[in-house]
Amino acid sequence: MSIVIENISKTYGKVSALDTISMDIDQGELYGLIGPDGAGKTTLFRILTTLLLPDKGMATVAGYDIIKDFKAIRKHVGYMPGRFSLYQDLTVEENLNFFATIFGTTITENYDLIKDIYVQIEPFKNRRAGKLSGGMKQKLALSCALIHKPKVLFLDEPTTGVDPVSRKEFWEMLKRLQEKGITILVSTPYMDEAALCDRIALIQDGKILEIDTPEAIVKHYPKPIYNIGANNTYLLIEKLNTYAHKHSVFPFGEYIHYTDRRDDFNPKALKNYLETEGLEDIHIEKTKATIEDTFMELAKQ
Ligand SMILES: Nc1ncnc2c1ncn2[C@@H]1O[C@H](COP(=O)(O)OP(=O)(O)OP(=O)(O)O)[C@@H](O)[C@H]1O
Repeated sequence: MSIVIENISKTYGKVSALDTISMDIDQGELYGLIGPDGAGKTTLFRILTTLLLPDKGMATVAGYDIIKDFKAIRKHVGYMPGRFSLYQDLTVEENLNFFATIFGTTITENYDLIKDIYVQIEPFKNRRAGKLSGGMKQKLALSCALIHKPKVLFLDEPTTGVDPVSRKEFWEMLKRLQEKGITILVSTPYMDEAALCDRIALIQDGKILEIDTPEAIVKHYPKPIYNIGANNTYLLIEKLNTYAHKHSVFPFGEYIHYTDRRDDFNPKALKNYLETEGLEDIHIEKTKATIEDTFMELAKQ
C-alpha cells in the first residue's frame, strides 16, 4: 500500500474541512480525488505532504508516518500545489535547477524521468516562468515536482484553467509516469478527467461520498436516465422541475439529464406534458449515467 489514510479529520474554526476520511491507495495507482471547490481536497494534500497537521486520525505515505517521519516523506514525495508554485522571475531552466538542488540532485541525474515532459518546454529554457503559457507552466511545475524521483506524486488540480488540448496531453503524461511505478494522487473538479483514473474518491464538504473504479461508480447509478432537448432550454428546465414525477433535472452540455420517480415511466407522457406547456422540437432518449450524474445523485442524499 502506498498511501493509507485512517479517520483523518481537520477543522478550521467552525468549518469542518475533512470529516473522518479513510482510504487506501495502492503502489503505482493513479487515484483521483474528485470534488467541487471547498470539498477539502487541498487540505488533504497538505496533510499528506506534512505541511498541515490533522486534528484526528493517522496516515502513512510510502510507508512513512505523516507526523513521525515527516522528513522522510518530504524527501520521497513530489507535490504540485494548485496555484502556480514556480519562481516567476527565474527562467525555466533555473526553476528546474533550483528544485533539483534543494533535493540534492541534478537535472542530468534524473533526466530520464522528466525527459518526455521537459523536451516540450526545453526550447524555452531561457524564458522566465512568468512568461510561459498555462500549459507550459504546468509542464514545468510537473518537471519540478518529479526532478528528485519521488515515489508518490501529489497533484492538486493540475489542469484547472488549462486548455482542453493541454489537459489531454497532461493526462497522457500521467499515464506514462504511472507506468514507471510512481503512485499518483490527483485532484480535479473536472468529472471527465475522473474517468481516466484507476479509482476515484468522490468528495464533498469534507466527506467521502463513494470510492470505486470510474466504471463501477457509474454502474451504481440507481435510475434510468434520459437526455432531453427542446427549442427553449430555459423553459424546458423550468417545466421539468415542476413536473410532478421528476426525480432529478440536471443540465448536461446541450441536453438536460432527467430521471423520473416512477418505475413505469413513459417518455410519451412527459413529451405530451412538455408540449402542453408550450415547448417544441422535443426529443427524449435514454442515455448512460456519467460520473457527474452519480456525483449529483450522491450529493443530494
Ligand atoms: N486556512 C483556512 N482557514 C479557514 N478555512 C479554510 C482554510 N483553508 C481551507 N478552509 C476551508 O476548508 C474547506 C475545505 O477547503 P480546501 O481548500 O481543502 O478545499 P478544496 O477541495 O481544495 O477546494 P479549492 O479547490 O477551493 O481549494 C473550505 O470550506 C475552505 O473554505
